[in-house]
Amino acid sequence: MLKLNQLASLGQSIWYDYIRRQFITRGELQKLIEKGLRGVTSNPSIFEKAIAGSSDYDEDIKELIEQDLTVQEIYEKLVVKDIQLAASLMLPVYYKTNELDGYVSLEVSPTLAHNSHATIDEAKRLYKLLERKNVMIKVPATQEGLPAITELIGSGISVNMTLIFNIDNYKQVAEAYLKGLELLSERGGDISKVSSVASFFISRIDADVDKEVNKRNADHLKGKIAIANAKVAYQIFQKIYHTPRWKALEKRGARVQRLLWASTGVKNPSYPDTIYVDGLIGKQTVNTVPPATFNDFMDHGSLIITLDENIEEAISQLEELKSLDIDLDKITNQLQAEGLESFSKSFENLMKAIELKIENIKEERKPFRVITSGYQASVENSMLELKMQRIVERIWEKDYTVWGDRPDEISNRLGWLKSPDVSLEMLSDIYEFVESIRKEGFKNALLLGMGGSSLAPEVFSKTFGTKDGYLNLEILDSTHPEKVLEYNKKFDPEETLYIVSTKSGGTVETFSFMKFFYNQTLAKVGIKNVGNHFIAITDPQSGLETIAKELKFRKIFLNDPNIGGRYSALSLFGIVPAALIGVDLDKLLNNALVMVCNSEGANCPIHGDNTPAKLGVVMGTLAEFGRDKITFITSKQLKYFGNWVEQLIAESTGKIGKGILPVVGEEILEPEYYSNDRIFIHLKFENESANDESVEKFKRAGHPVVEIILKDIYELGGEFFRWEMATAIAGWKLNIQPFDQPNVEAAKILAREMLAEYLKEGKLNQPNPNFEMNGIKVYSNDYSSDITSLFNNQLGRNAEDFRERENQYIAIHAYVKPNESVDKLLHSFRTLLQKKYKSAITVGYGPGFLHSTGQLHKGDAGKGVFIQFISTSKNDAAIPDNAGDEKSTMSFGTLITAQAFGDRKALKNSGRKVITFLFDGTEIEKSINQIVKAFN
Ligand SMILES: O=P(O)(O)OC[C@H]1O[C@](O)(CO)[C@@H](O)[C@@H]1O
Repeated sequence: MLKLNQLASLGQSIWYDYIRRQFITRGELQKLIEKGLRGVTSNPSIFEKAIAGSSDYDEDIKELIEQDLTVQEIYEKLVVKDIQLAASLMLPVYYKTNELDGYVSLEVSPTLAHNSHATIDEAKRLYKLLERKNVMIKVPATQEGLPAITELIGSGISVNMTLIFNIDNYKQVAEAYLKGLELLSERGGDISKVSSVASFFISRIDADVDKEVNKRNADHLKGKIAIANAKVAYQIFQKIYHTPRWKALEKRGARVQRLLWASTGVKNPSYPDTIYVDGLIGKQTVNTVPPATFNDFMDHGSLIITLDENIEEAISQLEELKSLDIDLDKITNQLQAEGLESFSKSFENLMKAIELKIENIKEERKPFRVITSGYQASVENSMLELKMQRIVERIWEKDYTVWGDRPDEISNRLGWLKSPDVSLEMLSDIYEFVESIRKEGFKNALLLGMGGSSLAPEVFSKTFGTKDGYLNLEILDSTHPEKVLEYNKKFDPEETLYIVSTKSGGTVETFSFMKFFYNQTLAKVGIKNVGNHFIAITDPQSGLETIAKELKFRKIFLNDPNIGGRYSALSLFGIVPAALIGVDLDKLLNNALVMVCNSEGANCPIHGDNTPAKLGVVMGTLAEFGRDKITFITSKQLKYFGNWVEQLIAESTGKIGKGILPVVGEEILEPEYYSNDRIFIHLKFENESANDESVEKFKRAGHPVVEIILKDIYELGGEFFRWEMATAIAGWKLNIQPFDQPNVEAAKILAREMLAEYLKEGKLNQPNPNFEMNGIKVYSNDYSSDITSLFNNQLGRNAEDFRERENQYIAIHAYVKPNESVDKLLHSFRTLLQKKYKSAITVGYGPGFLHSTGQLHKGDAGKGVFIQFISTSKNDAAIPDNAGDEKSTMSFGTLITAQAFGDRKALKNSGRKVITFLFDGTEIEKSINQIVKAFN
């Protein structure tokens, strides 16, 4: 028997908490009905994502514009049609189950929730408009909503009472329902023809209660209260529907108002993903599940009655909560108010989204557009392949076989699919923390981290800036001693919060920063206060978690361990730093959710507009044709997004002899300076045209271009997700496992070996240079003894020679203190190289890039040439052996030099060409200038 039918035979019906046009019209809903699905629920937030996140409704909107309707009227037409279509599909279920199931719910506008009359009028109007028997009108269970239920049931309209969190509120809802049946009977109506469910919310209760439980160190109650509360509600349900009053109604054909478990998607990633389905199975109940939970349940959910089990335990858990002074009534009342507010906000956003759609349609604006140039047929074939193999659906089903034969480092790396949802649930906790920080007068936040732990925070800090009254956030990801010392001077520890951010909890750079700044802060504020200046963001049970506890950090944020660094922008790694500078995270994450909806399986890239899938297919397909240098042309303000996406693409795709090279921050030149290995991404804001002309030239020259136009910076929420999904899909196309980084370790091992030798011998064992040039030591793989022959031998005399030597790109690695003037110099050298070799040139600061593009450099097809600039340091800084201890056996200067030469060796070991220049820290600019001149 089908799993859902088995569940139904235990007395529980599964409904689907999701709707959108193509999901209905392209047969997905029908398929689920065939699997035993018994109902559908919607809410303003679901419609917001569906309409804003897809082009499913565009045709209808076009027609409706012609009819001169208002935005509100257009909205209504769209949703009424969806509900009608879904209700028609559900009708056979309605009949087959004798009108028990087969319902589709539509919510009255949440803005009316505090007005009984308005709610009643609106519900009646919608019911009439829908013209279907198997619909339920959803009404929020506010005090004003209670009379509405009585009147609506009394009028023969089926009702789904929603946003119930609280036991007393549930009793009121049940009472209002009984009154409604009595009223209908008095009015001579047929009470057997009316139906109702009481939507009792689950996971949000745990999210809020867990915060309080945490504060009281009562871990055993974590993740328990939502289910305990529901079990108690179920006991009450059973009592109510055994009273003589009920029996009298039942005799006349009345149906019980079933408890419907809502909000049953898991928000805390450390809980089992089907906990709120498995734990709530009982007779005469419904569970409405979001798509992800549906998939999880179908895959491994259990089929055992649990609602009647361990009632005593549930009651004692609730009692214990009371004894801990946690007021569940207060929390649940607050949750209802917040729920209403959030639905009202979604409703407002939905209206804005429709307005924007109308504008876009009228002006024929396309915020995402692919110009494939000569590759249209191949891209279309790949799209078909993607569709036939159900790749997008399988990604959402977390099917590791999309990328490999084994689940290792895939199955436990897909947490990012849920990040926007999970993070939204954590906002109240994060905001509470930020308020405490602001109150205590912290002015600066210095984030200590590498790669995926630092690049998204940098995007937030550089793109959004600091809101008034929030902290100034800067990022330290350079171990160059002068950079470390610069921050030591720039930020007064007394006013600074240090964010130690590392997924693995053991990254050497991050730990070195942490120990250094801990000691500096300790000296300034004393042992009692030092922990107050530090927070950690890390995975559960990491080395950092242990140390942060020992050192009494003021807060430890534990992230979902199923998310890799480069996929962590929308998880705690990105959003905690963003909250500290006052980014409106609700807006950002909701924007990401619109993109989540856009990337769903139901939104087929061929028939729908699944832009992440399209982008991924384009990236993968063109890379197979040798267009594997993805070049970003961005608005100035979006520059740092380029750095984030650079790591995502490079580290995900650059392995097993393949890879897509991201090129960011290149000067835009005339088309003649580019080879046929490029695809351009033009990422800009609307009403901005600075680079339009150049991009047109690239199109005319036959380069494929993807245009992405953002309305405002908050759309970056969606952009993070779009690129994550696209990269995962490009991985599928290229037959690459996008979530591991097999070559990163090589450089780390070699650097560690050098450091071990240093500790033994008291000096770093560096190789011998090939030659010296005015104090600059030059290292190379060949036997050149002057710089001109070196460049000619390694790079080539001109563009043709460069290619003949099987070179495709040059990566400049600068192990120097990053600053503006060095930046300028490096970029002018980059342009010179590009002009001469007509090839992609990238620039990265070491050791930062090792955690970003370093994987690709050693893992790709080996067509890169590497130029290292390494400077010694005027001043060095000691790395304490342990936090709180003066003793030091190594300095930042030693560490960075070991890393540079370690990487040189790793590159050489992988057969890459490497040219290294080592010069004095007092003469960085002079030395780089000299090298550039010699090249010229
Ligand atoms: O967050 P962590 O564990 O410190 O890692 C930082 C970065 O280092 C890498 O593991 C590469 O070394 C990246 O994948 C990651 O983003």
